Amino acid sequence: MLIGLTGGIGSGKSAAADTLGALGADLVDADAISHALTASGGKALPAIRDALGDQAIGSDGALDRSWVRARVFADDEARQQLNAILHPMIRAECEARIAARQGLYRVLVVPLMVESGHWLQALDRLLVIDCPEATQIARVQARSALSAEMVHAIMAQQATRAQRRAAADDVILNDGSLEQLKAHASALHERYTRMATGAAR
Ligand SMILES: CC(C)(COP(=O)(O)OP(=O)(O)OC[C@H]1O[C@@H](n2cnc3c(N)ncnc32)[C@H](O)[C@@H]1O)[C@@H](O)C(=O)NCCC(=O)NCCS
Ligand SMILES: Nc1ncnc2c1ncn2[C@@H]1O[C@H](COP(=O)(O)OP(=O)(O)OP(=O)(O)O)[C@@H](O)[C@H]1O
Repeated sequence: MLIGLTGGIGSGKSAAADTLGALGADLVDADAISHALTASGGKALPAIRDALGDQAIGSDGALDRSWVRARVFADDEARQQLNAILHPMIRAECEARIAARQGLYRVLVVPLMVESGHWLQALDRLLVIDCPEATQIARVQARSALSAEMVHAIMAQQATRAQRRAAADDVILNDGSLEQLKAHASALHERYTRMATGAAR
């Protein structure tokens, strides 16, 4: 059984996925794959350098995430170029990892799942982590040095809460404490485990 997990920036996808993973779900995380592809020596770096220029690569040989972020969220063409390089590589790696997992159920964490539509047909269920936009902005700012304007610019390139909720089979409204999020995710784990066991019979 394959569960898609998505949500806007800072909504709590990783926190929800970590809970499901700790309880035994097999996780495949597109953001982590994207980071590996753009770490020093990463497979995507030559094409990104060709498209965006030498400044896209920092002195440590990895993607200069801050420079690239500022560039691509201010310039549609640059963002489309970056997406066109990274998204097919991320998808191929996700597919390979999903195929290699043998667990009772797998969870594929993809931030832009509703936006791209790419995975939706392959999923048994879509779980959306939802939270008010002001909370998304506050959480992202609390964990990074991004300006509120930058978080707005990123959110402007993402689906709305309503669009995500309309595509969802399950929704966790993550507007309370981390403990509440974990409790909600644990309840869903029980449900997914029952569904996966039933599907296997
Ligand atoms: C622009 C980059 C360099 C900024 O790096 P940074 O370390 O600040 O962010 P990180 O990669 O951890 O992503 C954080 C969040 O930003 C949002 N986001 C990232 N890229 C995009 C995008 N192209 N469009 C819309 N939202 C995006 C997502 O919510 C994501 O979870 C980086 O996000 C990137 O390479 N993006 C292109 C690949 C991509 O689409 N990744 C997200 C889906 S796997
Ligand atoms: N209910 C909550 N209460 C307090 N803090 C939270 C809650 N949910 C998430 N956080 C915190 O908010 C930040 C964003 O959460 P998380 O990284 O799980 O979101 P994400 O959707 O994976 O973000 P991104 O799209 O940026 O990768 C983290 O620092 C996390 O610990």
